[in-house]
Amino acid sequence: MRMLVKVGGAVLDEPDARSSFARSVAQALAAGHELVIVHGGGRQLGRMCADLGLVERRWRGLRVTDARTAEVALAILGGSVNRILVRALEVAGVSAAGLSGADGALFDAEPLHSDEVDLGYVGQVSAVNSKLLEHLLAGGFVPVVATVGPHQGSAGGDEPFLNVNADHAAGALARAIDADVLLLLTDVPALLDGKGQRVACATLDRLAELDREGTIEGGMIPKVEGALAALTPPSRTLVKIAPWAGEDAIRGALQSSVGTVLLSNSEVVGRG
Ligand SMILES: Nc1ncnc2c1ncn2[C@@H]1O[C@H](COP(=O)(O)OP(=O)(O)O)[C@@H](O)[C@H]1O
Ligand SMILES: CC(=O)N[C@@H](CCC(=O)OP(=O)(O)O)C(=O)O
Repeated sequence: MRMLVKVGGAVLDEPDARSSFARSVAQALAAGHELVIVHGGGRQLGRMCADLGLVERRWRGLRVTDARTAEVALAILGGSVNRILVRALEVAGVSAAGLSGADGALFDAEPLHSDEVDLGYVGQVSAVNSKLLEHLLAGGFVPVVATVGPHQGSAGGDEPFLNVNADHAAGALARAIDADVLLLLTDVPALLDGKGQRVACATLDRLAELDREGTIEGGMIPKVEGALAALTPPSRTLVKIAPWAGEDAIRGALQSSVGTVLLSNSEVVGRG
């Protein structure tokens, strides 16, 4: 099975959790799955920005990114967070290769606009070229993707890289590589409804309903938006929002009893 696994910065910030994640990847490979990893790093980026005196501002879960923050995002997400994760994977016996949007022209980004705030250098994936990913997968490497991407409109290549939310990028990449499963590992047991109960399974309609009710907030917003990008028909990808659960995270998430399964309506009709 071809799987895209997105892991957030909070998990990667703890050395023990990072090693457990790396072992869960090794376990999934041993079970015969093909994996692409997309990582976040919001916590690490936030820490560095605070050290530099840059004030954090969020809009619907997205970091408002000025030019200086975009520079720091490139260094932290594309640099330290990515390399440290690749190293942890290698230690766990996984051959891994770190990439940003620029590597092999993996993805271009375009500025994401909001009517309410100027998001600055926040991007969304505008084009994917999966050639290098496919080469790496065929060669037995796990691609590890940092979600900083070249600005599509930058003719001379000298505009700052755009800061793409990792959940958004995971959705776009899952679609581009036609993943069987998009796994969004996070720090909550699942998508929760207005009463704090786990939503075991949701269709696009149910997601729209939860959104209208204002149940989806903060960091869950880009996750659901990333899921929608992967699910919008025609798509055969199954999306699962599942809890970070140590070494068993990936195996556990593939079992239907944890997390939230998200399906496009047509799939539900197909299964009915
Ligand atoms: N309806 C919801 N269900 C679950 N979590 C939600 C919901 N609405 C908002 N959240 C928040 O979203 C957070 C997950 O987003 P985030 O912390 O950015 O995750 P990650 O670091 O894995 O990308 C949860 O910790 C929770 O506080
Ligand atoms: C635009 C935007 O919000 N970018 C994110 C990119 C990192 C990320 O998504 O990290 P987590 O998955 O750990 O939250 C940020 O700057 O925090």
